[in-house]
Amino acid sequence: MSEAPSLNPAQMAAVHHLDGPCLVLAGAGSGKTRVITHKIGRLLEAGYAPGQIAAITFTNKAAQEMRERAKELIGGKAAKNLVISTFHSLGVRLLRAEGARLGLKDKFSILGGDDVVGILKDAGGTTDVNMARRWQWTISLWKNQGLDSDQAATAALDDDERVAAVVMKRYEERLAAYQAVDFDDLIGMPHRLLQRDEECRTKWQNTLRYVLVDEYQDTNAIQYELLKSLVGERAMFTAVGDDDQSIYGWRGATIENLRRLPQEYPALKVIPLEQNYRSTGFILRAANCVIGNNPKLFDKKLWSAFGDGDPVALVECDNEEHEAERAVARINSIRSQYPDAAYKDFAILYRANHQARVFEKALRKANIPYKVSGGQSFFERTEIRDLCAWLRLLVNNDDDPAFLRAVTTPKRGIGHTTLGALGEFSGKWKVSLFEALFAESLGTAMKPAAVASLHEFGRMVNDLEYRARHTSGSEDAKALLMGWLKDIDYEKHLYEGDDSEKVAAGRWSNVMDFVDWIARRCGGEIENDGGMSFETERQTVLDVAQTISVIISLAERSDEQDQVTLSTLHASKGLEWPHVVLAGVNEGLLPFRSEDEETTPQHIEEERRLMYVGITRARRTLAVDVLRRRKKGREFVPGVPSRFIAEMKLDEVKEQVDPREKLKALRAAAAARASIAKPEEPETA
Ligand SMILES: Nc1ncnc2c1ncn2[C@@H]1O[C@H](COP(=O)(O)OP(=O)(O)OP(=O)(O)O)[C@@H](O)[C@H]1O
Ligand SMILES: [Mg+2]
Repeated sequence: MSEAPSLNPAQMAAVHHLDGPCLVLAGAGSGKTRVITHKIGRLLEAGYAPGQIAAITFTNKAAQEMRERAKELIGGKAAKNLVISTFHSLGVRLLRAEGARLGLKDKFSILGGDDVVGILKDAGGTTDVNMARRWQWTISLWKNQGLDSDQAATAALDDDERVAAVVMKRYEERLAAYQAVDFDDLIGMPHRLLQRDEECRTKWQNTLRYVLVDEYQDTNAIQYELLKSLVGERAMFTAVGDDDQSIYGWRGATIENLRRLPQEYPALKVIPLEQNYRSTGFILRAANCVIGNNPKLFDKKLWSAFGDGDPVALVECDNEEHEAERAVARINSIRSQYPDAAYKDFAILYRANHQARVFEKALRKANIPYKVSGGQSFFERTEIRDLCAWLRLLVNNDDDPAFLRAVTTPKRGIGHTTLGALGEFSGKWKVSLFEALFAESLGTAMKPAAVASLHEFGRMVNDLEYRARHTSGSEDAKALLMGWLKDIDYEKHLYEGDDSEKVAAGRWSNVMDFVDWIARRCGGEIENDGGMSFETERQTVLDVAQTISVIISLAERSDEQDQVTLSTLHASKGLEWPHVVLAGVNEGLLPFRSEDEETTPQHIEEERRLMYVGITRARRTLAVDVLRRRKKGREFVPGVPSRFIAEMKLDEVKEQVDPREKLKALRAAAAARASIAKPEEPETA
């Protein structure tokens, strides 16, 4: 959607306030993000260089979108040098530039969730993956409060936490030895560095001279501190946020940050925005009604100049499958009602990832293109990522994260002591882990047996690389890949892991899919998106591996097409669609209730904010699904409508329909129907 350059007076005031800190505190759809993009333009006018402006968003997708919007406003060339990134990617930038001050080598590895769990299992001396996950959680919360392992040991509240603190210490030692960092370190390490190294701090304060932060309500304590160090005494920043949309409390985000801001920056100019430009009246009123049930932290108003629009539809469904069918029917019917509606104008939002599956199936059956955002795509599955790590290593021997994953998956008797020593060695000589492995002096750093295991691994990789380079054609490729899987004993690895036999079998079948897919590509058969295949030239296994490496890095970006979005409510934050379906608005699902945790008022309040976020994603139509029965494990249980349904006060809302509006809507719908009933005109280029 292209953006008209207009701003209302309050937005204008926020954009033009350049001489001190500024906070825009306002409800959903009031144009906070728009203020940020326009303010970038204003800062450039005022003489800031693009590289001096940093805009921080919450997700990569939001960063991408902001860059696009900025491009439209100020042109591609200026937009290129802007620092538009998430907190994490800003952290990577800082660490890449300054890692040496922290003893990191240039090419440190960034470990994702699975990798971390693996190391934690090792550090805690357990094979229990759930235990490792719990540690991961606890450690992450500590890190997000800025605690190191010693401080965590003091802060630990019970025996479980004390154990977690011990594991944390070992975990940190391993990361340091591997020259690796986890996601939390991407914020924590730059923060510590800026805090204690004045020269470095001054340097960055002079580099990033103006900082803008979107979705400020979801920053956590350590992100706050990082910001504080970055902006320094000059305090040239603009933060925008909405306390009613704070939905990451469970991950350590704190609304406290909103309260602290005026206290710590007395010069802070707080600007409210009150007009909502996103949603029609019924939708906005339902949202306001729901959030009105939460305690008010800040007084905010939100109104819309749009008419009432379509009433919110309450969709009662027999069960999940029925729900998915009704969603498909709804998409089709809206598309006939609004002839300009494209698939990308629709989103189906849900509380928990597993809810996506039935929708996926129904959409597939109906031939409606869709994408799952914020969920697990094929390439993110553990088993596929395992194999991709090997393929990436073949393509680029210097890919250290790939090396670490491949060398330990499946386990080959190369433990953390060996890898730690290898990491240190590679750091010292500034070579990749793979290169370090063949260094003559490696023997001085570790035992001969360890050197021998590493060499064996290295030879295996080299050998595989050689064969991959010279093998093409689907049959040969398949033979090569199957041989390799046998060599590394991958099937056994799956069955002997922590998963149940059934899960392991599912994983192995995904692996077979993956092998077939690579083999077909090697045979010159390439599938396009419609599931059709066509022939091209034969490729070597290494060529295909190369393509896969690229696909993995692009996986996040393939969303330009006309597709329905399936997304979790959390991942939908900040985004908007003309037509939204909120799935499964039942007690237990939304508000979500886990079996083993008590429901606290705070929890319900956070779930209510999530509901508010969901409702306010919709621009023109909103459907809210309620299940009469829902699946719980393998059984069906009666579905209880969510308390949030009553809170939307839909009946009252319906009564408020202005008869003239209704007539207008009916006329428009009739006209729309008439216009699509006409024979289609051929498209003219
Ligand atoms: N002054 C304006 N005139 C016209 N349209 C506007 C104006 N301000 C914002 N909009 C439009 O309203 C919609 C919502 O704006 P935006 O996404 O910036 O809101 P937001 O406050 O960031 O919402 P959220 O809280 O959900 O992140 C967008 O489509 C935006 O282009
Ligand atoms: Mg926004």
